[in-house]
Amino acid sequence: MSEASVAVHADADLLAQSVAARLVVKLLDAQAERGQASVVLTGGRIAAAVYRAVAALPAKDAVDWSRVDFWWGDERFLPAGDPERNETQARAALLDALPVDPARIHPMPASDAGADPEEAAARYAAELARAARPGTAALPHFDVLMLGVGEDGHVASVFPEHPVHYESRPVSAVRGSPKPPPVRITLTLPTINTAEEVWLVAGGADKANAVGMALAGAGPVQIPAAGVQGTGRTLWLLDRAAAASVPARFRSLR
Ligand SMILES: O=C(O)[C@H](O)[C@@H](O)[C@H](O)[C@H](O)COP(=O)(O)O
Repeated sequence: MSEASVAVHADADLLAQSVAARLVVKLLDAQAERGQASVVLTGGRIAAAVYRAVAALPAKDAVDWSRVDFWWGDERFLPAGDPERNETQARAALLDALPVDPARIHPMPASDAGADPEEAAARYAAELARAARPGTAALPHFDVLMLGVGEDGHVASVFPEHPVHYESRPVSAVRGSPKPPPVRITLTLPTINTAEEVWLVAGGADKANAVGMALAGAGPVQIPAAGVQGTGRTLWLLDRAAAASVPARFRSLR
């Protein structure tokens, strides 16, 4: 488990540009080391800005996108192609513009795929298990997993005080989400925490309280972002407004 580090950017636009550049370099490094790379995507406004920034970055062409696996940390349980799906957003902002291998894109099931949310979560867990390296846990290696942070401290679709905290399976259905839509699918915190690097990306003053509480050591049931730790690195990528309440011990990095 890794100690968190914090990087603060002047504004949300620079934050998105910086995360995009980091992502390209991280994928290049993973491909140099392992011949392939994997990234776990998320949803929300800052994620969309990062995807657009990657698509606009000339250095993205250095990545062999046909050897990148794309997974999702959470999904809104809506019909395929719905503009509110995190998959739809990522395809439109990034994946459609890249020479990806369609077999390496692993969206979470849509609500019209013939399964209820619980069965859809089980199907995604099975897809993860099929990609797991032999002899390891039932999950593939994730080089980098990106998360947005909600104003209430949620990450992926793990919300404060929600029963999803007590789910022992790697992927969970979520009903009664306080953020619309109410039905979702999410990786659980223990699954998220198997990633080598986890990046928590947050911009805007409305995130400052949750970010500050998470870094101050709040409990993960109250502030789910506080329960996130990559195996090699936990990186908080913030703009100045979101960083307003970061505890002093992280401020040397600002
Ligand atoms: O499906 C979703 O909505 C997300 O995966 C969610 O966890 C999101 O990342 C945060 O709510 C931050 O979203 P914003 O960047 O829009 O604030």
